[in-house]
Amino acid sequence: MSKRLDKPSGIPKPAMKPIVASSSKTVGVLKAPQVPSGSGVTGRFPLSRDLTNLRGGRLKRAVSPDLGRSKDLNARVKLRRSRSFNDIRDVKSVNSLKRPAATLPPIPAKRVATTSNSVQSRAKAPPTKPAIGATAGTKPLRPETKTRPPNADLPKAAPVERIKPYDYKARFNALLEKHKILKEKFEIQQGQIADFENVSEQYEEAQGELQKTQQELTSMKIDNECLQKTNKAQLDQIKNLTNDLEQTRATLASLESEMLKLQHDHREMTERKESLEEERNFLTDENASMREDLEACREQVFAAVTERKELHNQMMDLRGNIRVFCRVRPPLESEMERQLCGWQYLDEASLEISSTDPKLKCQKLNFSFDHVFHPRVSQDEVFDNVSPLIQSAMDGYNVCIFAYGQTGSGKTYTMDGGNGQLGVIPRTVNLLFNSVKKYKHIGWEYEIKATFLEIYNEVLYDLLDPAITDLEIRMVSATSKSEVYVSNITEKTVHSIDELHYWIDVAKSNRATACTVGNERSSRSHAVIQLKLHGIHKGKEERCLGTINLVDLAGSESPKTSTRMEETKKINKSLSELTNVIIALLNKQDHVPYRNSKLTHLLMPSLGGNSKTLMFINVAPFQDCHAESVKSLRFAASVNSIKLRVKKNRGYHNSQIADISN
Ligand SMILES: Nc1ncnc2c1ncn2[C@@H]1O[C@H](COP(=O)(O)OP(=O)(O)OP(=O)(O)O)[C@@H](O)[C@H]1O
Repeated sequence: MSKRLDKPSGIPKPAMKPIVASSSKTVGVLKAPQVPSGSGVTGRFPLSRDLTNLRGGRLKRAVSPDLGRSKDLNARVKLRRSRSFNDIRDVKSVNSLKRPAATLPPIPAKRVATTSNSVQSRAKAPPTKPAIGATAGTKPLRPETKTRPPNADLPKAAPVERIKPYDYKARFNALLEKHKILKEKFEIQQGQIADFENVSEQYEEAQGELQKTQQELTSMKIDNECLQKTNKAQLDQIKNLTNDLEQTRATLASLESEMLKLQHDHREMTERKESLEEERNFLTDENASMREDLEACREQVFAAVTERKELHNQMMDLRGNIRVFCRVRPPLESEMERQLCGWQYLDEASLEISSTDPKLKCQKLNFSFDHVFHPRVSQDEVFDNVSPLIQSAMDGYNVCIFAYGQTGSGKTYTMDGGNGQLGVIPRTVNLLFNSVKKYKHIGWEYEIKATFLEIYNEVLYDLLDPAITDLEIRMVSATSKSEVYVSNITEKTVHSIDELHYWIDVAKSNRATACTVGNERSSRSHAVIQLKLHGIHKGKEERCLGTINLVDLAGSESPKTSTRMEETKKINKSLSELTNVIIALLNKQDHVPYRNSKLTHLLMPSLGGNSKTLMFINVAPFQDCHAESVKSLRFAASVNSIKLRVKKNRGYHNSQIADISN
């Protein structure tokens, strides 16, 4: 301290600006710079205390010579020092105040170039920025900031070492330090002012950004409305889609359950199919085996059928090629008054007739036939005895069935039927087609052709077309002695029972009938239905041709009772020729007079040689018919004795074979 310090007149005085920013934009209080550690100044600045201690006498000595010129000057110096001290103290006190909470967004501070690290770090700290919209300058600082005593929050400082008044060097250093601090504060405040100047720009930028943001906000609001509308539509759509989805799910669930059921069924069906396939394979094998057996059986059946045919026809031969059945009809209710003959039915094949007329000599006559049918025998029973002949026709024989008798004796009833009872002809048709069906199972195919002929007064008529009159009986060939056919006759190929019945009805409606003494609807012509049966067995290449002649003869009538003599004569003559032919056959005469009548000529193939003939002798039961009945019975009895062996129609004309093929 021996060396006197220099007057610090050359030290520039730091600018003392108020701590509180006067700018209208500045809000808040800046912190005073901290005293750097190690600067030699500890805690509170001792300078202020030193200045305080300079009051009184010692103050004068401490006054700079420049300042001590006058009292006023001293007083100003004192005041300036005091103010300077107060400033420092204010700075300290202000620095000790807590910074109010920022109400504005921070404004980036300009970097203050300072040499002190502490100041630099403080400058880096974001300055407090006033809130947007707040009126800077007009808005007062927080009341507590103003009313708070300056050193209220300052810690109690430890006593500071006092600088001797004469220690100018120390005082100078303290002032330097003070200057340095103030300088730093000044620089900071300059930076802050620069920052504040930027606030307007930032404000404008913020305004621009605000407008931009508002525009964007408006745009976004519009977009938002659009989006809300779109969203609503999409929500509706989503709702619909959700409903659809629910329905689809329900349908899917239903379909899944159905699918499961179907899968279950499928499995069952598959198992069933496999089972059936096994069964089918088994049955196929079985079938093949059975086919072989069937073929063998067919062979056996064919052989058996052939044998049966042979045996059947041998039996028929034994019974006689011409068989005679006698049938006595019952009296009708309208005929109860008429006197009957005496009838005795001795057995199945014999009867006895006696006259009951007291004027006539009572003579009992016995007749035997192949079968006798008394009046109560039904049509069924009669046909049971006829059907074997139909079987022979199927086997390839010519068959002729006719009814002979007095007018009114029951010929038409026997052949055609009456009173709802079917006769031989319709029953033959039924049996024929049933047999054809059965024969089909063993390989035989049949074709049936039918002709319907009427002989009236020795003239031939086509019962299917009465307008045709040029019918002639002709020989099939010159070599054939018995084969005949009728020229120009209508021949129908029939395929069913109904079809044949239809043509039979047509023929019946065209037949000539008239009233006679014995029958109010008497047949005055001979009606011949001829059925040709063409059989073929393709497997065995066998063929057969059979013929069935079903003849309903005109009734014989006594010329004494006849009202149409010429007609009766013709009828009786043809019947007489029939008996002559049969008697010639019976007597085995060389010449058989077939051609003496149209009837015998037509029936030539079916009466002699290769044929089987069945003759019904119909008789009326009445006494007034006794003579005619006896006549018929005698003729029938004589016919019955004719036994001709017939040969099967094994070979026939080529034209007939051609017919079968067609
Ligand atoms: N067995 C019978 N049972 C019941 N009625 C019968 C029998 N036979 C014939 N008749 C009846 O007697 C009547 C005369 O019979 P049917 O017409 O058959 O005689 P017919 O011999 O054909 O006569 P014609 O030669 O004149 O034609 C008919 O009314 C018929 O119904």
